[in-house]
Amino acid sequence: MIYIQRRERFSAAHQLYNPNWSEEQNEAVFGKCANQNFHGHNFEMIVTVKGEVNPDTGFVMNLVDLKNIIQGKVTDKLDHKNLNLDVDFLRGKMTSTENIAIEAWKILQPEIAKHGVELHCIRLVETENNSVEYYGE
Ligand SMILES: Nc1nc2c(c(=O)[nH]1)N=C([C@H](O)[C@H](O)COP(=O)(O)OP(=O)(O)OP(=O)(O)O)CN2
Repeated sequence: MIYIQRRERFSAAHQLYNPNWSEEQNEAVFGKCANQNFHGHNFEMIVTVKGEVNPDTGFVMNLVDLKNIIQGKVTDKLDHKNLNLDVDFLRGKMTSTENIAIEAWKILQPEIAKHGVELHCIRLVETENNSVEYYGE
């Protein structure tokens, strides 16, 4: 078993705000991230796929195919978007780094499986200091 990775980048705006809470509670929990006029991040999404090396190609999976899947199914839909307003697969969800990674997994896992390999991890970096890793459970 060997692991391969593809990094994609996207820039997006969002707001962390729970409409079921008071202004005070939102401010207490989310602080500046609750700003009603949104704020932005330059995200990095690192997708790790695992499998065996195909002796004919030397590849687990062609990284160009992986790039096209991630861009076409996920990051093109996030780049230069407002995550709270513009993205169908985030509608009604808190746009935390965790939830973005989980929703990306739901989309990417079946697409990657079509190539006879397995999605292992989605790492989503929101800031230099804040990131999440999701392994599908
Ligand atoms: N569990 C989570 N916590 C937080 C998330 C998140 O997605 N999941 N997101 C945020 C903010 O959107 C954002 O990350 C701002 O956080 P902040 O700590 O201010 O980010 P920086 O790394 O830029 O700040 P430093 O002071 O340099 O660490 C908050 N929490």
